[in-house]
Amino acid sequence: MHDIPFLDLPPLTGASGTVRLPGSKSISNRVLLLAGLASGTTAVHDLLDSDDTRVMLAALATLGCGLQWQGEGRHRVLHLTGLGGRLAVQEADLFLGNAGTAMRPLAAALAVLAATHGGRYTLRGVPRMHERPIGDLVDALRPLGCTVEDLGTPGYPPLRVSGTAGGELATQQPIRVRGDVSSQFLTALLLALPLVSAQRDITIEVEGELISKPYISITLNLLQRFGIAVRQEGWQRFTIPQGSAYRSPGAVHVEGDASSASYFVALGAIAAHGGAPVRIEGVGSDSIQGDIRFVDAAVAMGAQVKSGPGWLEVHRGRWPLAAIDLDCKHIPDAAMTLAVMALYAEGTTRLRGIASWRVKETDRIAAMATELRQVGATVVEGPDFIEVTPPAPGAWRPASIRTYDDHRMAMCLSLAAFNPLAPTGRADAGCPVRILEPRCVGKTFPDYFEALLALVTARNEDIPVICIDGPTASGKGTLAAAVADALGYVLLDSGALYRATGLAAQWDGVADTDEPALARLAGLLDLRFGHGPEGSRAWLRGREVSEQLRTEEAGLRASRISALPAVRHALQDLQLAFRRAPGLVADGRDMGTVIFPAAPLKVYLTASAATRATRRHKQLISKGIPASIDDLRADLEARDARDKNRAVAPLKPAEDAYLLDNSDLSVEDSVQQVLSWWQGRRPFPARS
Ligand SMILES: Nc1ncnc2c1ncn2[C@@H]1O[C@H](COP(=O)(O)OP(=O)(O)OP(=O)(O)O)[C@@H](O)[C@H]1O
Ligand SMILES: Nc1ccn([C@@H]2O[C@H](COP(=O)(O)O)[C@@H](O)[C@H]2O)c(=O)n1
Repeated sequence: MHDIPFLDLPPLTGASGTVRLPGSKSISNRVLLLAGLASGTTAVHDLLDSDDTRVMLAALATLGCGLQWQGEGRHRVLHLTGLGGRLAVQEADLFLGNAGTAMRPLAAALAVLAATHGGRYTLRGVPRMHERPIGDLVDALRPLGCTVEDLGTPGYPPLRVSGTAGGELATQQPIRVRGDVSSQFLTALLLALPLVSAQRDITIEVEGELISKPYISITLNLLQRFGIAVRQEGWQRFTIPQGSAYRSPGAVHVEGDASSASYFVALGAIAAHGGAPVRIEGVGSDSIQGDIRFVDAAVAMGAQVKSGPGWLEVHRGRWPLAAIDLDCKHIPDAAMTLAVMALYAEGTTRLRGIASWRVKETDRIAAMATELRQVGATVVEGPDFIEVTPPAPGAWRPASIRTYDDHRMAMCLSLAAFNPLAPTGRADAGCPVRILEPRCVGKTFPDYFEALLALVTARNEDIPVICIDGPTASGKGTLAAAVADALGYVLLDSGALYRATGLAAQWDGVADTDEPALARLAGLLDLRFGHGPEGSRAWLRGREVSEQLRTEEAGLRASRISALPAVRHALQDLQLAFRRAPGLVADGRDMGTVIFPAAPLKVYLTASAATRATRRHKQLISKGIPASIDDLRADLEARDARDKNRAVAPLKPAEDAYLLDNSDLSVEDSVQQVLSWWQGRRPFPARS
């Protein structure tokens, strides 16, 4: 999860590999509410874990549902015990973030339950949620006898629904609801009204042309699984049969999110040109989600797609892509991805029927137009359409992309980083893209950027490297880790490779002077890095060695064997392999002079020997390891001397390195200094 102010994507050149999609947001939140209202316990498999589902789960827990988790990671299962149609608490204040799929159905369900069983429930969200309309739903609920108070602007959340026990709802006449602003109002009524259908059939009539019909199909499909067989007359009339009651189906599997699949279908269409496809698992030809029809639009633009139950495989077909003119009412969310694919099309792409974009997480038509212009596209927008013409040759620009706290803006616009795929020789090849506030993807796809970065390739020279070299205990490791964290970059602690080689030699009884044997060990080093609750961890040959690697003894052995040319040579490729998108921060002694001599930023970090010895002393004492400052100072000076005077790759500042003496600087000051130097090297224009 990239909880950082921005993520810089280098110009990307290709993509292949497999992505496993997170569960569908639309299905997850509907299943949670249905299971919460039903009697019995439902085992929910493959539930999406995201901001929107977390607010729904928190609301259900507050209302008295039982939530129990079993298993780990992808095998985690939620056992949700429902309320059986009766609320366990009479009052609640529910925070629903920016989740329309939680706000609308919960408002309807709580309104009808409060009106019949009594209670008082407040529903609120983030400021943007308070700008997203709910008036059409409220207008459908009030004539039934539901009490719904506007706590802010009429027609928008926050709301309070209340009532006294024993109330009856006026459900004799068809209930009318508008369908042309958001289909979520109809979904909300379809999910809520089975709770009060004991006496008679309840009919809902849709006013205006219903948009996003596939989402209603998902609602009807899931209602069926929970025991409610709605009778449907076209898209205008829906009848909930008398005596309907929610029953848990026992277990439900949430399929992968088809809207999220759109980014990877587009990725395949744009960038899978090397033989291997982009394979998408979790959604496929058997999907019940309307956004699966995005695949047809992608094919029309040139994608080559194969599919089966639960999977899709996508290659680049036609290139450049073909421009299209499409009514997107049936795929409102995934259609955003087409707007970005249009950057790679020949001609102008026109997407129509997208008025609903204006009332989503942000005004998506305005936002999309503004951000596509940042990369150099020509964009025309109207009340319910957008037209995108790709940048002219030479007109692609490095862009800093705003994301408007909208997950789809962040995910779509990340695909603008493929501009180097333009025919070679064009001056526009190679613009990086900065995604501002990338954490917003947490709404539906918390690991989106990790998933994307695992599939993409970039030219080596386009992947930025920041080198931090310097003497022992100058704070290189601390600084490098903090800079890597701040930028979302990969981290290379090159000293750990020498330390691990020394440890492997100790385990195998190889002498510190046996250069060929040490080089063999270095070349076959089975070393893995990861993260634990206490920071970065390391495993050598499957054994955790994090603490062992950090001992003074390991440092001294590393210092001795690192003077051997064959050992240094054997570790070179391993170090180069750390250079992966989106970028690398590497710390050591020769990062800027030998391993990454063309790195765009090099820092030579120093501090006085006295300061360094004191810091190392503190570090060891805090871990309960006894040490003497004088001995430590003598050791580190001996290591410095050996590192500086060895024949190969001696420790010295690169000619183009910034010198940073942090003797009197805090860690945070040093980090800010390096980030500010880095910012000065980046090509992104400031945004007002
Ligand atoms: N600017 C700073 N101010 C105060 N303490 C610092 C600063 N930078 C690092 N330290 C502290 O100094 C100690 C040594 O830092 P660190 O382990 O990062 O150094 P290093 O250069 O990577 O060492 P080595 O060369 O042995 O790997 C740590 O306890 C760290 O918290
Ligand atoms: N690029 C590097 C990194 C380290 N070394 C040697 O390894 C010793 C341990 O390194 P730490 O940074 O983990 O302390 C160090 O003293 C160097 O001799 C190196 O040569 N090149």
